[in-house]
Amino acid sequence: MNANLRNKIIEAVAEIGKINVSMSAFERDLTVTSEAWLADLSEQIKQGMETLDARIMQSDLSAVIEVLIKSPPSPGINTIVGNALSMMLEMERAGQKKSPAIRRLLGPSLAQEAQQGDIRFLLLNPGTVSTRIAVYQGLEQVHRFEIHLLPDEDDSIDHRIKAVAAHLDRAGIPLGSFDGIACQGGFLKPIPSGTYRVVPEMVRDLVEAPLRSHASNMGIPMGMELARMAGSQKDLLLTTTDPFVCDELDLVDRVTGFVKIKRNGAGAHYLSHKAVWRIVASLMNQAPEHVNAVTAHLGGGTSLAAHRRGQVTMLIDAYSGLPSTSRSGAIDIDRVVKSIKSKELSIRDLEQILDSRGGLLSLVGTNDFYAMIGFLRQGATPVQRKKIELVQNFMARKIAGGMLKLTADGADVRVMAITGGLASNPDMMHRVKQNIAGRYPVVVMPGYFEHDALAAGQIRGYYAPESLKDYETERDALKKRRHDEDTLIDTPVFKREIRFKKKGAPLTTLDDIIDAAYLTVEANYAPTIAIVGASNEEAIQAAKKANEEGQFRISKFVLLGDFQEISQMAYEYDLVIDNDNYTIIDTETPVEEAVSLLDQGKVDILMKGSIHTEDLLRGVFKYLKSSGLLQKGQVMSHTAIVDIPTRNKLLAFSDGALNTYPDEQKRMAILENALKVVHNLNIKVPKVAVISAVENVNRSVDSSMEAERIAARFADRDDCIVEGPLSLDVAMDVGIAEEKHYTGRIRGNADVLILPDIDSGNILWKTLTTQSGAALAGVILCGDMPLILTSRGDSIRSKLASLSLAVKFYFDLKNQSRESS
Ligand SMILES: Nc1ncnc2c1ncn2[C@@H]1O[C@H](COP(=O)(O)OP(=O)(O)O)[C@@H](O)[C@H]1O
Ligand SMILES: CCCC(=O)OP(=O)(O)O
Repeated sequence: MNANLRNKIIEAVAEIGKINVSMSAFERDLTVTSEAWLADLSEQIKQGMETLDARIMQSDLSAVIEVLIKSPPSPGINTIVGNALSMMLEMERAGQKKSPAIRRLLGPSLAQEAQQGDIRFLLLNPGTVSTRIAVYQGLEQVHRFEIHLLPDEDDSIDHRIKAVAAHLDRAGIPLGSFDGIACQGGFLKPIPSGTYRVVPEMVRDLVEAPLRSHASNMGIPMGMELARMAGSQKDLLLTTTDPFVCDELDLVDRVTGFVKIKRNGAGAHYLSHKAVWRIVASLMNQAPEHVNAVTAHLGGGTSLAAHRRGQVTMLIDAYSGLPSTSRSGAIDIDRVVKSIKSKELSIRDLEQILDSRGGLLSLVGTNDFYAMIGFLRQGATPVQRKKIELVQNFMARKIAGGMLKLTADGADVRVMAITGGLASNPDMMHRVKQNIAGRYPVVVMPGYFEHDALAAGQIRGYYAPESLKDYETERDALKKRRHDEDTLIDTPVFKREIRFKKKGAPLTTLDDIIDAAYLTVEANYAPTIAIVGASNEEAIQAAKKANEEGQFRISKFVLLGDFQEISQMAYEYDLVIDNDNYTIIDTETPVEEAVSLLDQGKVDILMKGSIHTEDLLRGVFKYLKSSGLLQKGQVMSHTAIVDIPTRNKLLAFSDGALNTYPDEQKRMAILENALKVVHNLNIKVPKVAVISAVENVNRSVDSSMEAERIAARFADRDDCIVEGPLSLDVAMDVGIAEEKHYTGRIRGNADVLILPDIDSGNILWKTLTTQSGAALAGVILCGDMPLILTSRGDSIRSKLASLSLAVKFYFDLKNQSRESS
């Protein structure tokens, strides 16, 4: 490097170093002095405003803020700005001027108009155990009351309306004296933020299909009814502002790591977030739209919002976000899945933990933060103190972490603000601020601004009705926008996701079977399946899925039966008869036609459609017999493969569909068929449990004796482990097998269950699919030939998996016989 240039750089770096050292010394001094000044101010506020020249102090604070927010941000400056803004707000709230927050929300000219005018309105805010009401005259709250429900009182909208009407009557406030009602909005359909005129469509959305159940859903119906009760005297203006369902998220924040789950903005305390952001911007003397901010609402529920260019573009919602007083917030999902699988948790437990039994309640046994602090001061043992300390640090770190996460878009965030009940606790706020470490100014705004915001919305609507938004228009426009975004998120990039498994690795889910069939078809050719009696909606749906838009092909299809009926059904299900992927053959004798096509090699596999199972099996049986394809001792049987959510591998069982009360000989043939199917799933030495009611041979239980004999007949085989008798729990549950001291090799880990008869097989089938969320694929083996049979109750995924199972089986057998010849 040129020596001159190098020296210049060294000199410049030394200068910067000097500036940094003097800046940080200056900043340290400034921070210490300003903290002393703010502490002094705070003390004076506590002692009463009369000892303080509020006007002078406020203008000093404003001047400090104005200079510092223009300075290059640094931890010291950020700390001072945050503290000074908090102090300014505290002074205003303690000052003589009425309703400072409403004034800031309305802006000076509208606030003045309202102060001089005579608007009088009611505010309604229904909560879980009470209805909070307030009466405003101009800007001022002239009456407020919380109407509590008694513990055994019925909680209905009607009841609450009567209670409000009775209270107003007692207080001598006639309904007819109001110009309007400001209602808490509740879980309407998603809409952009703003103040809306209340319309009947809102009641429909709240009552017919609310996004969530929440006490606030009663606000609008209550307001409408109270307005109707007052209606004979005058028309009231009904408004709602920034309900929990405002949705302004940017597209990036809508995406999750799983394509089917998309986020939206619903589920946060928007009334609070928007109000706090506007108030802070106004304290900074800036237009809110120019102030990028992060706000935290820390009340009973907790939510965090990122404000960018006037919209909440990123969000941590109240349900799957941070831990709060009684909600767990997001928990590591793999731990949750493990807990569900190990039965430590049920889905219902999880719902409760997410909604009402998690968070502080789960960690310390109360959802009252205040009570926890009280207990810390008196009553807690040293170890309990340590635990409470830990929980406080945990909550503080989560809150700060969440707030910092909402700066991850790289925007120029000017300020952070914290509000809600928890913001009233200085120690907690100190902990949160320590974690934020001066990266941003943090304004603490204890208590709630929701009523101020609802009131400001009503006042604005009254004096500037053109500012009121139309619910249906905004709702429908947002729905359309979200739909277009969803289409983008859903756009396929690779034609279909294929998870390549190592060759020969066991298939452990139904999706593995579908993928394996696809790969087999790619490596060979698309086989042709004949649907016998194709005017059948299950079969048509499965056929459509197996050749989805020509993107993911498992098979071609020949549809046998009445042309008219099949084409009608194909039309209904958008199945295009292109005479390549799908061809119709018009026939009155579909079974004979199918068998003939099979014989001529024009189709490869048969699938049952609308004809009776016995008719198809009879025809196939006759054909296989006459063509020598069914050897002596071979039987037709059904093998089901189930994907059970709580298991980490597939389970096969037989026969729950075809053989009613098979004798011992037949059951051994059934077992052989099941073995063929599971070997085809790359399970090299499957563990086969011959099921009975007991795991020991019992002379009064026939199936136990038969199971012992069957197991003995397979004892020498090295391609399977067959044991019997086994009860279902010993075959399926490792813990129970241990508990019952079962000494065999299966011990709760069976791959195949051979059931005594069709009743037990079918009961197992229906129990698994209806009660455990299991999905099932099935195949009938006729000798070595697979036959597809799906049932009406099967899901589309099940149908596709059944079809895939048969196709994979077909090719594997074909390739095996080619290799051996
Ligand atoms: N001054 C305070 N100090 C500590 N905790 C408080 C204080 N005020 C409220 N809290 C706590 O904040 C949490 C939220 O309470 P609250 O604001 O009443 O809930 P909600 O949002 O349901 O109205 C509660 O756990 C409460 O104990
Ligand atoms: C979307 C917020 C719903 C909620 O958390 O309400 P609370 O704070 O009233 O529990």
